[in-house]
Amino acid sequence: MSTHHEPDGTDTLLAVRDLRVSFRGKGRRAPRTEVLKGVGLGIRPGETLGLVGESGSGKTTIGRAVLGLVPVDSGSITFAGARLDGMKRARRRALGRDLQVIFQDPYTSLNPSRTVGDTLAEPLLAQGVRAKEARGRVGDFLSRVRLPADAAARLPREFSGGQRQRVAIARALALRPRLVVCDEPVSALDLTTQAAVLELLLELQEQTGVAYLFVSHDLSVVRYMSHRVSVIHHGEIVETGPADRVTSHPDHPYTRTLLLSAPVADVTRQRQRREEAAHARGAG
Ligand SMILES: Nc1ncnc2c1ncn2[C@@H]1O[C@H](COP(=O)(O)OP(=O)(O)OP(=O)(O)O)[C@@H](O)[C@H]1O
Repeated sequence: MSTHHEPDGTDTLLAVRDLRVSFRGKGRRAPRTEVLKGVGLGIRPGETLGLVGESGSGKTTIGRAVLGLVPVDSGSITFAGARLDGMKRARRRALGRDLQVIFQDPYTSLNPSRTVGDTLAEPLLAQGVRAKEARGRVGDFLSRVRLPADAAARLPREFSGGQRQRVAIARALALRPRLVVCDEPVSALDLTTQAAVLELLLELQEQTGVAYLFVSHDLSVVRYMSHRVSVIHHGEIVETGPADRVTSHPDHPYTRTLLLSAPVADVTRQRQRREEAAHARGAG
């Protein structure tokens, strides 16, 4: 299987083609701004596609468009062979079990007045799972995301940010989805907690074969998590390829800039990078 081309045909789980999205500016006469300018990407079953780009480049908008949360101007979004764009709400809800999301902020993504157990059981009950079985499955999810069994009886405010994100992950994976949009899932967490949550996502992918659209501004996180990486710049995908290649030998000048501006833990390496960046600017 070649990883150098966009997935196409039967082994594609998600195919986004020539996607255009624009937003109206503030004020009645304000012109519309095109935020996605013909974006294309594809994800195979079980694969992680990393989507990286600087703030405001349109990463979140792609995820939101896939989830049906923003209207699209043109282009197509096909998931498991069905066109999602323009799909009626009820049909989309039926598909919802196959397509889930983990947001950046674990403090706002959980209902503060519901126990963790209720939050996790809700999608199961909505799918017709019986209460007793739902309780059993909630206990199973909690142990898989390494939360104690008594977590079910507690409210979100009784947990740390990292623990809340584990709850959000358990909720997203409860219905055994085929694709999870992970929108900056670890950006709000400290470094140690980030590493543990990333490991958990990888482990769950190995166990379940779920695919991820992994959105992040952090190149090192994206490299670690992804099979392939797409780089977005001002609403356009400028480069897509295997994660190792794109993050070590990028083709596009913008990816090289992104790479040189990414902070690294090693200060010597960081200084070297800064010098390389200055040199590149001087040469360009
Ligand atoms: N609902 C909206 N209404 C108007 N403008 C929007 C809306 N959502 C996003 N935008 C604009 O679209 C552009 C892309 O935003 P988006 O959130 O997709 O970027 P991003 O790459 O995810 O950035 P960040 O890393 O900062 O989250 C930004 O200029 C943003 O202001």
